[in-house]
Amino acid sequence: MNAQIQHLYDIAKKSERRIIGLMSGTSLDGLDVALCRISGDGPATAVVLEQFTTVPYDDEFKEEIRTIFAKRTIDFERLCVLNPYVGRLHGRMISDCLRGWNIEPNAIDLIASHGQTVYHAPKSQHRRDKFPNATLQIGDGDHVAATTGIITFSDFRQKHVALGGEGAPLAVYGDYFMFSEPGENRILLNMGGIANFTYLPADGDASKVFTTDTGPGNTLLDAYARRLLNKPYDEDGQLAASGRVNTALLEALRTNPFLDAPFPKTTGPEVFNVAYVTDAQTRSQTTNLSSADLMATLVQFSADTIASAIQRVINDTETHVYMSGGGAHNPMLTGAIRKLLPTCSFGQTNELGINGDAKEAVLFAVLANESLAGGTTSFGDRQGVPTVSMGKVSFPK
Ligand SMILES: Nc1ncnc2c1ncn2[C@@H]1O[C@H](COP(=O)(O)OP(=O)(O)OP(=O)(O)O)[C@@H](O)[C@H]1O
Ligand SMILES: CC(=O)N[C@H]1[C@@H]2OC[C@@H](O2)[C@@H](O)[C@@H]1O[C@H](C)C(=O)O
Repeated sequence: MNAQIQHLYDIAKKSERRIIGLMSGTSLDGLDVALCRISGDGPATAVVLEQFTTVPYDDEFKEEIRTIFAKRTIDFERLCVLNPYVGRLHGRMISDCLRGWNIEPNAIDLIASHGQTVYHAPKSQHRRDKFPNATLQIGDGDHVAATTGIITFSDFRQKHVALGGEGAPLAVYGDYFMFSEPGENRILLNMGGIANFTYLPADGDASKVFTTDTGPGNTLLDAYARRLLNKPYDEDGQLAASGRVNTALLEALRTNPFLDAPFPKTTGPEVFNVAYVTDAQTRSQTTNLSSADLMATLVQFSADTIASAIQRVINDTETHVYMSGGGAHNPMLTGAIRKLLPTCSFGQTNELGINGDAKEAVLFAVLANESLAGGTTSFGDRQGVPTVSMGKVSFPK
């Protein structure tokens, strides 16, 4: 037997594994690195988050990615060279983290690498009958494994697509395994560039567990913070707080087939971007809105789409919403959502033992753990939640 297969087999038999989960999201702020100690599998999964950090991307790298990110037309050579480059960069970032934490690479069992989404095209968006749902993440796992010397699972979304899903949201698996609580209806709401949520019913029935994207989280806010403030984001919603919501623009922003489509559904900055806002401004004759009013309206747009999607699922039943992702730090956004969901109580995933900024990176560690040591939990035949083992294996040599 190949010694590396034997090594993987030995890891699979362990009662506890140390897995580094990685997430690099649509906000392009940096690489989230979560070192997890995981035991069990499925609903018996137990996670201790030993270390967490976000390694920031420098401006040059962000600009490189932006030249190909969520764009229909790109320089193909740049995509080709960025694929290994991102893998090596992420590998080096992990090695630096391990040095900083004083942990030897051989003390880590696995890396679970999401990579960088560069294009997301579910069928509802590309509308080409003969093609399936599609999504593309770069940062090849072989390069992560070779750079770190650690076995790496990567490219998790393709299996989800192969079994009929849209490749996202995958959060449902980790949310159900880690955060289901008998007796409490829960919504796990993550507000990154794009917002999504998982519904966990009080009776713990996996076949009722539900997940969907809702539309923009911070992606439009960040795009306009870069344009209007020359900053990566509107810190604590300060600019938005000084403006007033423009109802004509809000109405125009709400007019989009994605927002009316049934659940589950997914989207990305391919749809919700500056061109989307510019078009809505033209249609609503609000092109000369002040920066503050524009930002206030965009915050309300995110809040409205998030709250109305949650309302469609919970239907005014008492529900506890646990927020995570960068948007949970924006008081304008969270305040607007709270107002729109009067039957909900609100908290942060931190209260459930997992730092909300780390949640998505932890998710990929849980998915790798499941592929190696679990993979048996059935979610029934609900669309969007196939029962799967996800990720491809890369050995260091
Ligand atoms: N103090 C703050 N005030 C306002 N916004 C904030 C604050 N802190 C973080 N954010 C927002 O959170 C964003 C980062 O969020 P996060 O890291 O969850 O996104 P992501 O993981 O890249 O996205 P996705 O989940 O869509 O892939 C920032 O770009 C910013 O918009
Ligand atoms: C294609 C893709 O990368 N989608 C991301 C993105 O960021 C948030 C939202 O859109 C979500 O659907 C997904 O990520 C999380 C981790 C998920 O799959 O649950």
